[in-house]
Amino acid sequence: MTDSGECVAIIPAKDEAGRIAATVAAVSALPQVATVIVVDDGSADGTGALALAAGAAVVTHPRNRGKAAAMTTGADFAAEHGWPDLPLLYVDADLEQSAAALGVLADPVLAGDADLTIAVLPPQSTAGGGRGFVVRLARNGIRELAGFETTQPLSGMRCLNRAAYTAAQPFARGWGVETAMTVDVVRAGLRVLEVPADLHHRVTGADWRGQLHRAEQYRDVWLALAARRGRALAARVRDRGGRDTPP
Ligand SMILES: O=c1ccn([C@@H]2O[C@H](COP(=O)(O)OP(=O)(O)O[C@H]3O[C@H](CO)[C@@H](O)[C@H](O)[C@H]3O)[C@@H](O)[C@H]2O)c(=O)[nH]1
Ligand SMILES: O=C(O)[C@H](O)COP(=O)(O)O
Repeated sequence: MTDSGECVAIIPAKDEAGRIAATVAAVSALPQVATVIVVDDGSADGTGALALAAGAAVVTHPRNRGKAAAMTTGADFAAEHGWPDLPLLYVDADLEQSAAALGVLADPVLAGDADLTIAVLPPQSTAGGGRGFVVRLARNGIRELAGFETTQPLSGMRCLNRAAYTAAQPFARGWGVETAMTVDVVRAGLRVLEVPADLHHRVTGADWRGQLHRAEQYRDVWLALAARRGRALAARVRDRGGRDTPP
């Protein structure tokens, strides 16, 4: 760990033994990063030990709890270990050396020009196996609920200050976390910025595992949006009740 930077990097990781060391090394070398926390989300392949050997602080979920829970665990750990106020830089574990490009996400937040930045990735070297169903669901939902246009609504590489983090609490579960975070932060009146970043990750394929993964993503994004539609409706009803109540 180093202590010279200005944000805390949090890497949720499930069975990332092949990639975690390179990702931790690249993130640790970023001048904007004060410390790197890996949340081992119930891995069975030694991910946690490899992250520790690579110099990260490691928190472990004894059982798998999903990406959103790992993100919350990382933020809680940062707050409890001396970094309650620093912006958080969320990083997927599979970026390897390309994580060196993440500084562009931290800079606008550290400069006070954005409350939440979201990485927009270039075309990846391997073609993905999806048809855009999950991406469209998330993009349309964010537009409907927050009036905000996104290029890559599912992108998990994000930097956010503590005001944006608070606005996004509690995180939506599982794979709904990014979509819900964008909606919640925009609706709180905070500034969200998509930033191109030269990142390369493991692309989800077209085999049955990939399609099962997409089905889970679709379910979680749908549930996150449904919960926010419910909240928006309740707020409208409350507002109307307030207006109709005589002084
Ligand atoms: O139960 C899990 C599953 C995954 N991860 C980690 O979460 C990150 C993202 O997982 P990955 O399988 O690489 O996700 P993708 O299929 O690439 O999902 C895309 O879409 C997701 C939202 O659906 C975002 O969270 C991702 O950042 C984005 O890359 C990785 O570090 C994983 O190790 C966990 O911590 N817990
Ligand atoms: O591969 C992807 O980009 C995600 O798994 C989302 O899949 P989609 O193509 O169904 O939106």
